[in-house]
Amino acid sequence: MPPAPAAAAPAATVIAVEDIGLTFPSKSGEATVALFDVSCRFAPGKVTAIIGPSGCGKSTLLQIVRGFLTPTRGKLRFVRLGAEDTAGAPPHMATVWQAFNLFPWRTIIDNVAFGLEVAGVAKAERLARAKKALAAVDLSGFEQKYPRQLSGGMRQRVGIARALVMEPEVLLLDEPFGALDAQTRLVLQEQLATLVETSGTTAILVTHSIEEAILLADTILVMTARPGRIAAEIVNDLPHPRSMATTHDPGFSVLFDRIYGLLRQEVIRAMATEGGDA
Ligand SMILES: Nc1ncnc2c1ncn2[C@@H]1O[C@H](COP(=O)(O)OP(=O)(O)OP(=O)(O)O)[C@@H](O)[C@H]1O
Repeated sequence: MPPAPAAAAPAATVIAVEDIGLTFPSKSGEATVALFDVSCRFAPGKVTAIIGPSGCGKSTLLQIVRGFLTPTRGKLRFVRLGAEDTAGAPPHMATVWQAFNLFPWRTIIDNVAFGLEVAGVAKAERLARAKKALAAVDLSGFEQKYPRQLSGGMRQRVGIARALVMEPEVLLLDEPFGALDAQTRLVLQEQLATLVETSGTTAILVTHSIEEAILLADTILVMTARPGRIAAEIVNDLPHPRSMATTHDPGFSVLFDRIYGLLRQEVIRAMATEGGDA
């Protein structure tokens, strides 16, 4: 993929998650403690991956950061970096979901331009920006097609373009490639690695894939089984640009083994809990 259309303005907001807990109430049966005492920081201009067993609260954490869920305890703070760090407003965010969620009746360019339309951007400008965003994900020439005419991988690239067109300071990616076949996923992981590297956007990626986390992230947060806590924060210093060739770097295996070691015990714990619930 060529570089992102318009590199986001230098992101300078740290997202600080402080002792956050979230319990989902239940009318019948037990409430679900999804997150417990979670503290972490998402650094500007960096990619942070969140990895953990199924049901450990990864998406819940992402939705708290996005402002869609309110924690039952703890605080979410946005710290503007400057001469003196100050509390700031939430940065501008956009999300790429696992489900493509495209409007089937709209052309690809109109799907990408939708958010700009809602924001009241004039037609000529929104179409120009959508065209650029589509070029950034290698989909020039597909502007007038409809979602049904595109493969799954292409539709997910439309999903990424739809987020990029908003020029977010922070890009949230919730299992963006979870619904794709293994080969398409590999190619898109590599392309997304290039895209985030060249755009300098802050990104938070929820994933089940250790490989994807290492390929894309500067920091990897490994979560425990539910109730989710941060088991480890791992700094990934592998050189950029990263591609599938990075998987042959000896440092890759070291990181992979460390993350897998942490995850394995948590996945076993999660499976035992699920078994107990059944
Ligand atoms: N709206 C809700 N109401 C009640 N419980 C919920 C709700 N949303 C999530 N949960 C529960 O909270 C826990 C954490 O869910 P969450 O989706 O954040 O986990 P996850 O780590 O993203 O899972 P997965 O990897 O399977 O997508 C799970 O036990 C889930 O069933």
